This record gives sequence, C-alpha cells and structure tokens, in this order.
Amino acid sequence: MSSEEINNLQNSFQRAVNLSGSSGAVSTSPTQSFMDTLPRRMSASNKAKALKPFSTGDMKILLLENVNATAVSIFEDQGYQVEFHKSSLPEEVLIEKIKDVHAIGIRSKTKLSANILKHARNLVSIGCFCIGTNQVDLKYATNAGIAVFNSPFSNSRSVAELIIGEIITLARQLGDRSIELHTGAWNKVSHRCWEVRGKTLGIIGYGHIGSQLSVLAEAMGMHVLYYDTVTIMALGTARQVPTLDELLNNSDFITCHVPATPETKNMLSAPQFAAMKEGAYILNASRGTVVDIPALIQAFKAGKIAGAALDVYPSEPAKNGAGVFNDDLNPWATELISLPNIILTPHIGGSTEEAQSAIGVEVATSLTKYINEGTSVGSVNFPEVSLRSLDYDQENTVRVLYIHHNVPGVLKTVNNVLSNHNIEKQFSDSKGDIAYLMADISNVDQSDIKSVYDELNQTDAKISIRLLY
Ligand SMILES: NC(=O)C1=CN([C@@H]2O[C@H](COP(=O)(O)OP(=O)(O)OC[C@H]3O[C@@H](n4cnc5c(N)ncnc54)[C@H](O)[C@@H]3O)[C@@H](O)[C@H]2O)C=CC1
Ligand SMILES: O=C(O)CCC(=O)C(=O)O
Repeated sequence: MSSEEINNLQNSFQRAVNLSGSSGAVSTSPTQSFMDTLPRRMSASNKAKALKPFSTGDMKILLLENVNATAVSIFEDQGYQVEFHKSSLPEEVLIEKIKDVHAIGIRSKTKLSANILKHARNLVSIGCFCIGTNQVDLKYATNAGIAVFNSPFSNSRSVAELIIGEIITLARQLGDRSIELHTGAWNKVSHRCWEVRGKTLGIIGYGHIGSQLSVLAEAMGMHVLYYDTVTIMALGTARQVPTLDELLNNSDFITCHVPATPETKNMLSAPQFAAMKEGAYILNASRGTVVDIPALIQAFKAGKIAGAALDVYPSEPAKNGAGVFNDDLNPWATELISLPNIILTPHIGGSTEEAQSAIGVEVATSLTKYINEGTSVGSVNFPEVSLRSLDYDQENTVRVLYIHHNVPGVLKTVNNVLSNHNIEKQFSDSKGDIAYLMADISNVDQSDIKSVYDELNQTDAKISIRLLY
C-alpha cells in the first residue's frame, strides 16, 4: 500500500471518529469518504464475500499475559495492529492503553473491572484466552455492548492431567522427598505413603475438567464420587452424590473444579474440613476463592488433612519473578510454604503447549469472526447470533450489527430504518437485558451508508452499532 493510500485510510479513520457524536469515541463503521477510497470487489459467483470493518488495518488489538503466538499470527494475518505484552499491565498503564483498542486479549491475571472498562472508547470485544471469565466485569461489558469470548475446554485435559500427577505426588509425598534430596538428604520412608488404586476421589464440579478427571482416575483403579449442582450423567462407574457432605465424608482425595461464584466462595472451609475423613488430601486448581486457605492450614496442623495441592490463590502475582509470593500478597503465605506435603504451583493448570496453542487459535478466531462478520457464537455474555455469509458478487449489500437494550418495540423502529432497502436476511436474539440484531440489507448505495448509520444511531434503545460491507 502506498503512503498516500495509508494517509487516506488514516484520514478516513479520523473522520470516523466524528461519526459517533461523543468526543473520543470511534466508530468501526465505514464513512462515505472511506468507502470512496476502496476498490470495488471483483464479482465471482459462489464464493463467500469476506466482510470487513471499515478498515482492518485500523483495528488495534492489545494482547496481554503472553497469549500464544497462534493468536498473534491470526490477528496479524488479518492486517490488524497487534500490541503484545508478556505479562499483565499495571492498572494505570492498562487504562491508557485500553482507551484506543478495539479488542483486548487477556488470561486470568488481568482484571477488567468497570473502572478500567469505562475508559475503553472503541472496545468491541474481549478475548479471555482461558476458561474462567470471572476476571472481567461481565455486567459492565454487556451493558457497554462489548462481547466477551473465552475458550471453554481447550485446557481442560491439561488441568485433569495435572491433578492426576498431583494425586500420586501427594499420596507418595514426592514433593518432600524431592526437596530433601535436592538438599542432599536421603530419606527412604514408606510411612503414610499410599497407592492410589482402590482409593476414592471426590470431584466437586463435574464439568469439562471434572468429568475428564473422572475417566483418568478410574483408569488408575480409583473409585469416583462427584458433587454438582446439576444432575450430570456419570462416566464409567463414577457416582453422583446428592450432598457435598456425602462426598466429604467418603473421599480420600477431594478436588475442586467449580467456577468462582458467590456460592463457591470458601466452599471448603472449617466445617467442610471437619466433615472429611482423617488424612484426606485436598486439591484445588479452580479458583483461589473456593478453598479457605487459613482454615486449610489449621486442619493440616490438626492432622485432619494429610496434604494439599494448590494451583490458585485469592491473590496472585501480576508477573513471574522471585519473592513475589509473600505475606504482602496473602497474609498466610509464609505459614503455608513452611508446611510439608503441600504442593504449590503458580496457576499452571492450563499451561501446556497443546492447550495454549489451541486456545490461541480458538479465541483469536472467535474475535476475528466477531470483528469481521459480527458472529457472536461462543460469546459468554451476548446472545449467540450468526448470519450465513454473503456471496462474493453481492455488491451493494451491507451488514448491520445493532446491539440494543432488550425493550419492546425496537425491531419495529430498526426495521423501519432498514426497510428503505431490501432486508435480505436478519437474526435477532436477546440475553437478559441486551439484545443483538444482525441484518444484511441490499441495494445500499455508498451514499446511503452514513444515513443508515445516523438513523440507527438516533434510536433510543441503541447500545452500539457497526456496519460491515
Ligand atoms: N488452574 C487452571 O489453570 C485452570 C482453572 N480453571 C478453573 O476451573 C473451573 C472449572 O472448569 P470447567 O470444568 O471447564 O468448568 P465447567 O463449567 O465445565 O464445569 C463446572 C461445573 O461446576 C458445577 N458447579 C457450579 N457451581 C457449583 C456449586 N456451587 N457446587 C457444585 N457444583 C457447581 C457446574 O454445574 C459445572 O458442572 C473454571 O471455572 C476455572 O475457574 C479452568 C482451567 C484452567
Ligand atoms: O492459563 C491461564 O492463564 C488461566 C487458566 C485458567 O485459570 C482458566 O482457563 O480459567
């Protein structure tokens, strides 16, 4: 592209800034002047037409927390501008950077609170390159018309395999033996070391991870009980129990695989430790809020608990480095690290090459499809809406993406605007307080595009609008 063409694009981008009315806000829809800079597409029947926002080259993607290279190359192949950081960013830096980006990719450390999101003027989408989405204020994002995507199961197997490794490590006190030998101490013991065959594994949360784990544990000869708030078909000979207490009373190993919610906060605390078998083992690779760690320390010291494996903590360091896991972060850190047969890992449950690469592809593809085509399939906070592709030879067709408050009468108002053209197809769905309408309208002259945008922009229920062509 020549420098003159780049200047034209930048100028049209700047003019798009002025489309939305609110200062500093940038539309991701085409302006008339920008449309004029575009070569018309070649007509070729039976090929899907690639839809684009006003200029892919202007799309800015901020990637934090060492999101996998597969994602970087998907975004770069689209021509987006990608800014990549290995770690999360301090809040003040993030606030500055989020002002201008159209999409942000994070993992579990970056907290996208309302306080941060309120500075985002152009953000259309958030990609959580992980399973959990509790680090994002989903309510705020939804009300601001920002679609959030995650990867619901690409790292599930990695977590399940970690837990299997840890069950044996705890049963054989492998962590302690290894630390001792690293310091030169030979300590050949069998006291309170066990086989896992024939022992009972209690799984709290029988979703993607819990059910994978169930299969692996049975293959090692373990009995599996699980507790879940919904009734789920048992795999193999696993058995669902009706109460958490029944699981706690009967399990040798207890592992948590539930999301962070108000209901799961301190789900394992003093009363639950009291209900466990003597010498039970606890594993938590879900979220740090689920296990009450001071209560776990007390139960361990009282001899009730024989060991624990923790991968997640109420507060986690923002980046890698020596000395960052300390009492300033969590007041019980020193006490916890002094205890034997306690395996502590730095939130690495999903950290395998296989998982990260698959997550990179999955989330980057969802974001790209949303940015380029408006497809919200897989979003955790939006109604899932998709339209089939346009044909390559559909010259004057525009795709309208209209995110709005879920109130009566909106479709009538919007279709009144669109009905000046031929509505080729449309799909609308709602989820809670918001709704999302996609429509392909044909016979749209380039001169009509701005007026369609302006008319939709004046509708009361509008949260945000994008036009793709
Ligand atoms: N340590 C790590 O690196 C990773 C941690 N995770 C965490 O693991 C959690 C679980 O992941 P998945 O298995 O993929 O989730 P999932 O959504 O497939 O399964 C969660 C299960 O927990 C159940 N559940 C929810 N609330 C419950 C409650 N109060 N009591 C009992 N059961 C309840 C649900 O019904 C569901 O069956 C994620 O939410 C995430 O926070 C996920 C991946 C990696
Ligand atoms: O790999 C990560 O950064 C986070 C993994 C995780 O906790 C998740 O997928 O929910």
